[in-house]
Amino acid sequence: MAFVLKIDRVDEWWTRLEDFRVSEKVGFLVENSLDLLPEYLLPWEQLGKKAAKLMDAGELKDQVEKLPCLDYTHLRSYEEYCLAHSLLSTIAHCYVWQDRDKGVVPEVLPRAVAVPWYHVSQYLGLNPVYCYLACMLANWKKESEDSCDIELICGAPGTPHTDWFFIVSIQIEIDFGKGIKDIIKTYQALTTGDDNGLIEGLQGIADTIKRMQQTLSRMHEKQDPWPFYNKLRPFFEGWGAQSKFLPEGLIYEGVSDSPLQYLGGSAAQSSTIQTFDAILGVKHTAEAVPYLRKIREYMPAGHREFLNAIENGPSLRNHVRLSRDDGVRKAYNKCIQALTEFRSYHFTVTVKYVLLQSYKKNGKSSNNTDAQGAGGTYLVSFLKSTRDQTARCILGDRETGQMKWQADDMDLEGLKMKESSSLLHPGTNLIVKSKSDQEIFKEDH
Ligand code: HEM
Repeated sequence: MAFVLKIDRVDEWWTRLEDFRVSEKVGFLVENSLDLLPEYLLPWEQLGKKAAKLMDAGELKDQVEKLPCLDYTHLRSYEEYCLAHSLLSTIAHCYVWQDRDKGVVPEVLPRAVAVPWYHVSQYLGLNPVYCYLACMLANWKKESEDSCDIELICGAPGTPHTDWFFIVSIQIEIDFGKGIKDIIKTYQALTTGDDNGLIEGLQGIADTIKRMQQTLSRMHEKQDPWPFYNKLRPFFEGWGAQSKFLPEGLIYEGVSDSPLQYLGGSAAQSSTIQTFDAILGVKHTAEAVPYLRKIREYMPAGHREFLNAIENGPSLRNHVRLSRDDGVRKAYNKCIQALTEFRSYHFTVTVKYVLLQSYKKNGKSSNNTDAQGAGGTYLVSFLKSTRDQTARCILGDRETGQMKWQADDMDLEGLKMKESSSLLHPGTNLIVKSKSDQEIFKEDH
């Protein structure tokens, strides 16, 4: 049984959010996430919750070998499927990567994990691999609705030194959720021709993106780059052509006799930023689009359909272009500015947590695949291109045709991004200014 959308008409998608599994309170997060499975499936729950610690102690593989083959149809609700996905994904990745440092990586995933993981993933419309739903969307709980403390259900390797990455990412999803009402307001106003409502909605969207960036900046408070890069990132890795250890893929025993290939987990699989792209009509380059499309296969089916529905619904950008109201254009441009700035800031975070760590560990070698990003993207050129394509969406003045940033946003100075941020190592200027990673590496040698 797979997750089936109840929706047949998507013209007014903003009136049907729950059909897409989008919550008006917490956005793409699983609203009533669970941390308990039905008693019959207790072995998954017990092993999943301690898998990271067992992996660190080198004891997880033995436990997996002893795991009974359980029937996934005992799962009763969407929320239980999400929790099961999170637990089985954690168990599977800990199993595959436990002895990676010794160069020992299994080519076959045992049936007791492979079969239910595959079916649970099918139900959710996901690939059976550790993805953003497993680590973030379904992996959180709060004491109460008002509580600020986010707890993780399933810790990952490096816990507690890597937990902050999850907490910040989940908080960014919560920030997005708080802005859902403005997205609804924007589209209601768009379809009723209410320009004042449209300006208010767009202002709310811009504020949401700024709030998300503010939260992203908190990554530096408690997330040390070393455990992020050396413990978490290897654990996120998938299998297939981009993999050093499993280039052929992984055999899922009881599912397929030939190896299956999947990308690893990445916060790029968050639907939040692609939602803003779809709403604002941001178009990416021919080089970036295949990856951005591909990672939709790693989003739950409802969220993927949600992005399709926005893209096939009324065009906000066309409406703004034709609008005679300068306030509408200004409000739209503020959203573009905020999204450009988010991407610009995210880029500096990536330099600190990935590129510089990679250089420390491997040197600036041209074979440095770590600098490619989790999905094998050429990290620098890719992230620069998504940012630059966003910046290009600024709409010019109707009268003069001139493009300009809003004067009241003093933190954004023209198209100059904060590339000189103190987060950047002096040597990274070269990286930032270059056209592609490969060119940088060639120049360096
Ligand atoms: C330590 C924190 C982070 C690091 C080191 C990081 C790193 C990266 C890297 C290397 C990529 C390239 C593509 C890939 O590897 O999949 C990427 C893409 C991306 N990341 Fe992050 N990321 C971080 C946090 C986040 C968070 C919290 C979000 C939440 C929204 C996010 C959203 C994205 C998006 C949407 C992309 C796709 C590119 C785009 O649309 O501009 N990242 N990130």
